[in-house]
Amino acid sequence: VCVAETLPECSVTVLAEKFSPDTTSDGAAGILLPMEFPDISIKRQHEWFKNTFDHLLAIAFSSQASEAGVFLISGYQVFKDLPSEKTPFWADVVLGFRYMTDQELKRFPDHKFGQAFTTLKCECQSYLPWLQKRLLAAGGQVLQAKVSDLQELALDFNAIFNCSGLGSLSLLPDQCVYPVRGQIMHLHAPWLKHFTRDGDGSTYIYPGVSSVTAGGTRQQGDWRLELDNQDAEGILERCRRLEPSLKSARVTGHWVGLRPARETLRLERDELKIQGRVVPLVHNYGHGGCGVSVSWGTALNASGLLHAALGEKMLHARL
Ligand SMILES: Cc1cc2nc3c(=O)[nH]c(=O)nc-3n(C[C@H](O)[C@H](O)[C@H](O)COP(=O)(O)OP(=O)(O)OC[C@H]3O[C@@H](n4cnc5c(N)ncnc54)[C@H](O)[C@@H]3O)c2cc1C
Ligand SMILES: O=C([O-])CC(=O)C(=O)O
Repeated sequence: VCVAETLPECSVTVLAEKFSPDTTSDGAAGILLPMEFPDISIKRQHEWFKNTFDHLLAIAFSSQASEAGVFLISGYQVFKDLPSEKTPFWADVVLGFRYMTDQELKRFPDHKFGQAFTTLKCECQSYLPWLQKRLLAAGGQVLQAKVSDLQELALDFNAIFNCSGLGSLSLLPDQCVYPVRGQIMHLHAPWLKHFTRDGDGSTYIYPGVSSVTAGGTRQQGDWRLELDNQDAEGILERCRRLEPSLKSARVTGHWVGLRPARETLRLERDELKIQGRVVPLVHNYGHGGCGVSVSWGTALNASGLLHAALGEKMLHARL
């Protein structure tokens, strides 16, 4: 969508083995909260998050908000131990960031420190079909297929974006890519409006449009997509400790997804050479546990890289 809208001279085909509702993104809690990637400047990560937040905030404030599944949500992130940085790099992007007061912290006896802020929730089961409509409206098309050879693909296209997430492990192949298994459950608890997240990333409660997402697990290198009952019990127990009112919440579903993790996110220009042609290839994968949070920002960055590559190509053609 980003390419189709920002580089209208390009005709865009989205080629994927799986589409919504069968992707990892579909099951994500969809909270906008970035993690920190090593070896990437904070300035660049701040820009990715800010561009995503501002883009989605405009959607949340528009008449499209309900169909797109994007809305504001306020809540707490609480810490058992003082974090190394009490004010994270994204504090000025979310709305109304502040430290929790002693009065607010009182209900979390295991926690010493907390942050209160308003962020966005982007429910991908609504957002992805809405994005697909936006793509078609911008003249793009979608095609269901598994790509096994980028070189072969380059025969049919003038430029390629590789956004294959965990698929890059076999497609490139990139051995730095690995799964981080995440299990969550959906609860019926319509009285909850505020989110709560443990700063260690182990436990979170995110109220949504039709259910509350309760998580989670972060199992590195674990490829199991089956539900693990022990994990489910652990999630419920930890969430109830944070939010005792969940004792009376009904469990309405479970979901397991594999975060496409990497030592660090890969967003860079590459190229393929085929039959005397140079085909720009832009990698944009390895978003781990924050692919929704930096989705639009990384897409804008990737589109910019393609724009630069096409500009250089035109210059060469003229010389
Ligand atoms: C439990 C859980 C909770 C999460 N919560 C959040 C959250 O609250 N906020 C947040 O920001 N992030 C969250 N995430 C992380 C987020 O889901 C991921 O970062 C994001 O989904 C990654 O998006 P992606 O497009 O890179 O990968 P995917 O959604 O996995 O999409 C990859 C696409 O590439 C296609 N593909 C791969 N290989 C090939 C191939 N060879 N040929 C053709 N197509 C191919 C796939 O079919 C798919 O369409 C969560 C993840 C989990 C598991
Ligand atoms: O950690 C969170 O708050 C939600 C999330 O992004 C994940 O589970 O990957």
